[in-house]
Parts: sequence; C-alpha cells; structure tokens
Amino acid sequence: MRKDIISGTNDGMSATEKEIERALRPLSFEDFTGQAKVLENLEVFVKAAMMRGDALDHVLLHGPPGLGKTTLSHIIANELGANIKMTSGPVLDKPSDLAGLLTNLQQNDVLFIDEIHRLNPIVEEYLYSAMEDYKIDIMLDSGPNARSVQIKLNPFTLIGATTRAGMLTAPLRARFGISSRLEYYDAKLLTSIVQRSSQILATPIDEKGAYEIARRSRGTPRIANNLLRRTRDFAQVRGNGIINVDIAEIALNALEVDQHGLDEMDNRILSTIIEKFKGGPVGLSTIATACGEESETIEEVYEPFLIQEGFLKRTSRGREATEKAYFHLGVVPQTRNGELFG
Ligand SMILES: Nc1ncnc2c1ncn2[C@@H]1O[C@H](COP(=O)(O)OP(=O)(O)OP(=O)(O)O)[C@@H](O)[C@H]1O
Ligand SMILES: [Mg+2]
Repeated sequence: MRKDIISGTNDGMSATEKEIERALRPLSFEDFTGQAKVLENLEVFVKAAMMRGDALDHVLLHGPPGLGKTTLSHIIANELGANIKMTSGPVLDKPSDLAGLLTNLQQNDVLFIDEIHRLNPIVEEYLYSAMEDYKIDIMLDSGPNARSVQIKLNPFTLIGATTRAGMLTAPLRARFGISSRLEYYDAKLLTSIVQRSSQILATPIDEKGAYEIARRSRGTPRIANNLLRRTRDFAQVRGNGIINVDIAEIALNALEVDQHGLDEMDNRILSTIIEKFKGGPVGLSTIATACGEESETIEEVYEPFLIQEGFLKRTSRGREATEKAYFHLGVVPQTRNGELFG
C-alpha cells in the first residue's frame, strides 16, 4: 500500500477511490494551489492565445510524480475551452497511432502525451512536423509502391508531461514553446490542499491535523491526498471521525511515514548507502540492487526528494549520504575517506 501512496499508480485503487481522486482534482487555475510562477505564466499564455484565436504554443510540463502535471493539462484545456485527448509515450507504438489521434483533433484542441520521454523514436520524428507546421507525412504502401501523402492538421496544442526532462531529445525539447518545471510544495501550501480535499470529502479536520499530514507528504499533493484518505479511515475507526493531530500521528505512524515524511523505501535507500557502502559515493544501480528497487524508480521518485531535503548528494562518483542522513537514522557519522564530518 505504501508503494501506491508514493508512486500514486492508480492500479491498486478501487472504483470508489478513483471516483474520489477525480473529485479532488482542481479544474481551474483558480482551484489549483501552489506553483505560483508556473501558473502566472500559463494564465497569460492561455489568455493571449485565446484573444488571438490561436492554438496555445506547445507546453512541456516536467517534474517529479504527483505534483500536478496531468491535473494542469486538464486545467489548461478547460481554460482554453478546448477538448483534450490523452495518450502516453509507450502507448504510441506506430506512426499510424499518432496520425489517428492528430487527424481527429479539432481546431485549438489539446493533445496530452504523458511520459513523453518514452516515445518511440520513429513516432517522435513524425511529431516534429506535426508540432512545427501542423502537418504530417504518412507513408502509404511499402517497397516500390511506397509514396508519402501529406495531411494537413488543425492547429493544436501538444502538452507533454514527463518526470525525466533530461531524457527528452534536443529536437523534441526545442519544439515546446513553453516549458514549465513543477516543484515540490511546501508544508503551508500542502496544508491548504489537505484542507480543500477534506472539505470535498466532508471530513472535519483541524488546522494542526492538516499541517501534520501536509508536512509528512514528501512535498507532494498526491501523497497528501492519499494520506488524508487513510487518516480519515483511522479517524472513523479509532476516533470520532474528526481528524486532529493525534489521529494524524497514529495514522502516519501506522503507515510508516516518519517524522520527516520519509517512507520505508526512502529510509532503506539511506541506510543502505550508510551501512553497506560506508556512506558512499556509490552508483545508482548498486543502490537499486541492494534495495530491491528499480534504478529508474529510485532516480525519479525517491532521489529528488531526498536530495532536495538534504539527505542525499549526487556527485560525479555516485550518491553520498549527508550528515543529515546519518543523524536522521541515528547513526554516528563514522570516518569516511579518512575524515570526520563536521
Ligand atoms: N496544486 C494542486 N492542488 C490540489 N491538488 C493537486 C494539486 N496538484 C496535484 N493535485 C492532486 O494530486 C494528484 C496528483 O496530481 P497529478 O496526477 O496531476 O500528478 P502528475 O504530476 O501528473 O503525476 P505523474 O507524474 O505521476 O503522472 C491529483 O489527483 C490532484 O488531485
Ligand atoms: Mg500524470
């Protein structure tokens, strides 16, 4: 269950939980908390495009999982008054899959491609001219009969989302006129997100209870919402239905979310580096094997937060645990490379 809370995959969710997830999703710029700079710019670009009657420039949204990329894409389409078609990089197998989607877009519609860093290179190539000139060349037949036909598309906006902006090819990245990086949320913003969500869920919560959930949510709205839902269960079964700081503590401890909001895997990564590799530096794939997790997941999901919070450092020779990590785990910093911390 913890894995679901962190990775936020919907796979383990029941129909009711998916319903709840939908209800919690902000639908307009106004509803969306945080990411002030990104929002401010997007609002201007959307308004300007609408005033001109043009399609909004293509938008790349990048940043760690659960910070609102998919949510924002829907909001942008809503604010544009446009339809949104959703797909994802790995699903677009063949150029014809892409062509099918593109030719069905109406003027100024939004095409959302999730995990755009995982596009098949051949499909990606087709996307270039679609993005640039709103046209695609389709090959008909093969061998000596092969000929290419050019199809004109309606002007559209591509919104690409990725947790791995670094894995995008340069030509693709260059075709996005707007590129926004979503950042982790601070506890104050997350508190208001938790409060908004509990209102929608009709669950009474006091300020301290909301703050406790917020500050232990790894800076991530998806995790905050998930922890809120689980805390609501504890409030119902162990309390009187109201979420306060005591109930929040009980729930978060039961879910193995520690005082810094680090979960079991975060802690396993840190203790592996410290205990098995003398604090590092150690390579990502070695850490992954020792922790029984995929390198990609560690790099995309766990590491960015550990680095931001100062538990982990990336160096040219690998990952290193920081002094803060030693103290967090209650391990006395030992000599490392012959020198002492501090
Ligand atoms: N700024 C916000 N205010 C309120 N709720 C938010 C906000 N951002 C995200 N959420 C909530 O968090 C959940 C996760 O957001 P979303 O699915 O948009 O993340 P994502 O960046 O697309 O993640 P992934 O990279 O895993 O696809 C959503 O259900 C949404 O309700
Ligand atoms: Mg998403």
